Amino acid sequence: MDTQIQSAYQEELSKLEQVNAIIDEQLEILQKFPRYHGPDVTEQLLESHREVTRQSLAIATVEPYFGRLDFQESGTDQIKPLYIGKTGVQHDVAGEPLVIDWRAPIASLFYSFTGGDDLASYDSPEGLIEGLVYLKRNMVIRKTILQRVVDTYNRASDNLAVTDEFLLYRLGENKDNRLRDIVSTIQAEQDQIIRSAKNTALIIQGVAGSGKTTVALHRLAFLLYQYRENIKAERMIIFAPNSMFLDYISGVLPELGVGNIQQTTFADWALQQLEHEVSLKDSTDALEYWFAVGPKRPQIDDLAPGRAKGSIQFKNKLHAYLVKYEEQFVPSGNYEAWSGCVLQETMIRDWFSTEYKHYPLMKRYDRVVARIKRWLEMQLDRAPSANMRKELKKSASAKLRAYLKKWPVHTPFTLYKEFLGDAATFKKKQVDVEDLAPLVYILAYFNGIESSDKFDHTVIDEAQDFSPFQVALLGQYTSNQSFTILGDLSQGIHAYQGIHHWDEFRVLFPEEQFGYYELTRSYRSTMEIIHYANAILASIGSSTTLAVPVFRSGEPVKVAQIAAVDRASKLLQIVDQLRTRDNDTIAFIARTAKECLTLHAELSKAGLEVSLILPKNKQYAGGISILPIYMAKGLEFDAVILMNVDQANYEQHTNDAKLLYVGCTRALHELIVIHQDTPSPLIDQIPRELYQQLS
Ligand SMILES: Nc1ncnc2c1ncn2[C@@H]1O[C@H](COP(=O)(O)OP(=O)(O)OP(=O)(O)O)[C@@H](O)[C@H]1O
Repeated sequence: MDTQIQSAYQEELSKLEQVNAIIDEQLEILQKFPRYHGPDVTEQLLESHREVTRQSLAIATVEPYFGRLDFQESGTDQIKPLYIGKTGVQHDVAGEPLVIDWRAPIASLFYSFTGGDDLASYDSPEGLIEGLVYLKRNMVIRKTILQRVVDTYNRASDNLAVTDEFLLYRLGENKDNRLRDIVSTIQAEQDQIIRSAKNTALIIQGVAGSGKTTVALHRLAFLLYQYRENIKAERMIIFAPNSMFLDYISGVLPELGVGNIQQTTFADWALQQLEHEVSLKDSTDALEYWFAVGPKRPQIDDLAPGRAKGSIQFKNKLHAYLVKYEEQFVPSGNYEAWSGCVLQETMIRDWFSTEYKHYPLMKRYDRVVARIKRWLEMQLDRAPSANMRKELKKSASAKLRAYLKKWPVHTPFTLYKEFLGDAATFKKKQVDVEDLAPLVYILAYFNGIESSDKFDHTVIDEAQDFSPFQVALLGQYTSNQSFTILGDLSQGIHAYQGIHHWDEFRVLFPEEQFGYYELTRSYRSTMEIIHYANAILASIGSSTTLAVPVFRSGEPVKVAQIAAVDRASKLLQIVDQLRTRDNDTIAFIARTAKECLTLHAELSKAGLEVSLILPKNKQYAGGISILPIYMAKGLEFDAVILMNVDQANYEQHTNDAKLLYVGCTRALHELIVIHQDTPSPLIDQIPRELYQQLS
């Protein structure tokens, strides 16, 4: 260790001891403080404040901070060392913050500063603050032990360039079965997104591994910090493609000290709104249908049900139908309670269309019926005798029942069926996923959406697979267009339902409340893997921006032909080699679920402990997995073995290229591509220098 590094390490070591001692002391005092459960509101508030501090300190005891920035604000002569951590810690005595929360305005300097002599600045509530950065230091602290100190900028030294050394160190680490927070290495382009104002709909187009999911989760943590008076975690929601993906990302928010955010899939959310009036057809069948190969390959165009029913044209058609339905809602004819006692249709219509106009349809209906009943009571009160009243009431009630029967009675499902007419082919109220947005739309039209039911912020992950109708619907359920919508068109493998261009969503939002960002740097995979994956996209003349890898080099991509006979033993050898190079999570990715089942049987028989991941799975356990490519989206593994990359499986076809691209970019450190017979043309044309052929 050279002396400069050594003295930096010593300096930080003693600082850490100091900070740890203060945190321990504060936590001990708070832990001893009796919990308040009584009725006094002020005491309750104080207790909830203490609880928040307790939780923050508990996070800080493990890793109090990860960075230090020495900053001299212009106009002052003091260079202040600022320590930045996952949560802020106040110094009880000095009144100065001991550790600054990474979300605080001043902490943004740590992320936005990219070196150089010039003044740095950040936005504070008081306006723009400028000054000079003297030192930017990254630290790794694990369980209160200082493990690593890396200076990425030091004004006093000759080398003024900020290097990626610390980032590369982080990226080179192995992954377990959970996505992690990135607070210590958020990059400037990611930070800009994370700190975007609340009331904007952000669309983030990011190449595979650019940190979209991670950034969206950090944005939630930022919004909760920045707008803590106005928004609540319980009223924020994340939509993700499947339950297993939700399980995979479930660690990040607690690591950031954020709990209680709703996390769901669009289908689960919609079914819950509909109070399970309908159920969903088994998605396994649909997925196998859309991802079938050979003669069973489906025709995918704008007439595919997902595209058609997900379009804004379809929504407009449904809307027009609902408007008409509402116009014709009041039945023709008067209500005659008894001979000569008539409530005119015009009066009923007037109540419905004018007086209760501001209510949603079903509430108007309820109000009008209540009004008719009140009218009837008033008429009955005029009856000359109690007996007469009783008589009249009997017949009036029967007539009222008959009259009310003339009013339409529909649930969202029954009306939707009528709307579709002959095109409705539902068995046992089982619907496809593309029917859910129209059904919830009808429900919202019927009942309206209470403002208390609206989300403060909505995140849509893998949004390229959402339809414009789904996003427009969620727009109705989200206050102030506060959205983070993220995805990658190059990974749009569900072409039968997803979008082809972000403009399909853009038009749904007012221009002034809309923001579009592109992330092109890929942090997940090594350069070798990214170059190989990019070559697949290039072969189909993809117009999307290709991923730029960070400069992290690893093993070459390997391609091997393995015949069906003796396949298991060869694959076992590959797994062994991968393990000797410290790859912990390894995935076999195949094209269809059927292939996965066969492979699982073969490998299990050969003694390999391997878990099969199919659409119904809710958890991802790590270790060695086998999964179809469409389930692999959003996940990552230390090493990926792409199976059966044969001509028959992956043709020279945009959708197949996207599938392969998704498969390749799941790998962090190593990628092995296997074919049985003739290789897919998509990999066959890749320049030889981009991979190594295994014999
Ligand atoms: N600034 C960063 N510092 C360290 N690691 C990062 C950074 N940004 C992203 N990563 C890592 O890169 C990987 C990919 O991140 P993430 O899954 O969020 O990307 P994504 O864009 O959603 O990917 P995909 O579209 O392929 O699903 C993760 O392992 C994440 O921790």
